[in-house]
Amino acid sequence: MAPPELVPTSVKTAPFTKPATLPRRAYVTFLAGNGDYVKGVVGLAKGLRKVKSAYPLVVAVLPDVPEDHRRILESQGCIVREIEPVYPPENQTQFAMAYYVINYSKLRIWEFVEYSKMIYLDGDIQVYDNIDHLFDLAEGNFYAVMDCFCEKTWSDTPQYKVGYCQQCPERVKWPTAELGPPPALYFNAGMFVFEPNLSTYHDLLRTLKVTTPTSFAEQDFLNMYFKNIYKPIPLVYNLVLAMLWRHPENVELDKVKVVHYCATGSKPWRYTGKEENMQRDDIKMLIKKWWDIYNDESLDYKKPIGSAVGGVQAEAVNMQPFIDALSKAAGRVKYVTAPSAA
Ligand SMILES: O=c1ccn([C@@H]2O[C@H](COP(=O)(O)OP(=O)(O)O[C@H]3O[C@H](CO)[C@H](O)[C@H](O)[C@H]3O)[C@@H](O)[C@H]2O)c(=O)[nH]1
Ligand SMILES: O[C@H]1[C@H](O)[C@@H](O)[C@H](O)[C@@H](O)[C@H]1O
Ligand SMILES: [Mn+2]
Repeated sequence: MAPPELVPTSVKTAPFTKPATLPRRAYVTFLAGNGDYVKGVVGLAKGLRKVKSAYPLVVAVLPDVPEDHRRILESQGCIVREIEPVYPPENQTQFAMAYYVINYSKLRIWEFVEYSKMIYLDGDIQVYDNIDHLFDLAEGNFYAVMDCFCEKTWSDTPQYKVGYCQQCPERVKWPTAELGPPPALYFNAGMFVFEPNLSTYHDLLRTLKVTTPTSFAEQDFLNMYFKNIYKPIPLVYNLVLAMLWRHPENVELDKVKVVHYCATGSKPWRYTGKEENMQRDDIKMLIKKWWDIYNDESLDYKKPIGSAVGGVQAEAVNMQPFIDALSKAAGRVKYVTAPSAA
């Protein structure tokens, strides 16, 4: 099924009237541990600045993110918000990657109700074009990009076993006779547009408690939970790298706005080029593009003068030179004191 056309709903404002408050919108990402994913988040903050996004980046951090990493993020203009971990029910499931278990904590972002709409982006995502218009999509839906089932990480699933992928449903048809109706459309949970909401948040956590974990952890869970309101958006909003070799006919690389470095060996800050497909020219080009942003000092956050944006206290201004100058002048100038009211 082709993804629907992206038609942002128009913002209806009367001529010459300004909205009383700014729309409560932000990007949000997730950070766990003291490892190197912090580099991904710094890269993302700089990427959003490069494309002149109008909205801040909130980083939902687990308690195990060290203080120095939080300071780095704040110095890059991020809003750091600590969240409590969320654990799935006990189970025997093997996740596709053992560390996926921490991703259930992502459910906490539904609690960020000071924002009416947010765009979630994984830390291994980079934004190469402005996507602020996605905030204007109609309310009441869950927007994300359809995933691909062709990589080995999917080898335990019926889709992979029969060779079926929703990206090319005609290539190998879903065997309805043996397996019943084809699976519902399935999104990659590295990028999605959602609306924080406390009743949804509590319901998500309640539902999780009675849901058996499966190999793609919270990604499977979110797919199940939001299946009735899921609306696919074009893959330019989350290019899962495997699409480049699995479905090249679906990709127009020069139109891609958001790249998700999720294929094995493709995290730019860990790239060695040794894993399968990592010597492709398009991959090497995308790795270089990520590093160009990460290393670009002109994209470092510059605090607006006199403000405390990004959770960072504005540095105290050194008043001593003014005090010194005033005391010198006081020796020469006569004070004009205000007449007493008495
Ligand atoms: O040590 C870690 C590991 C992960 N993360 C955070 O968790 C996110 C998800 O991890 P990966 O990006 O490595 O995972 P994948 O992209 O391979 O995984 C996909 O499947 C996962 C299933 O749990 C999630 O849904 C994830 O969002 C989706 O893109 C990272 O981007 C990062 O934001 C950390 O902060 N530290
Ligand atoms: O969560 C996974 C992960 O990102 C894998 O690297 C990729 O093969 C997927 O398709 C995705 O769903
Ligand atoms: Mn990812």
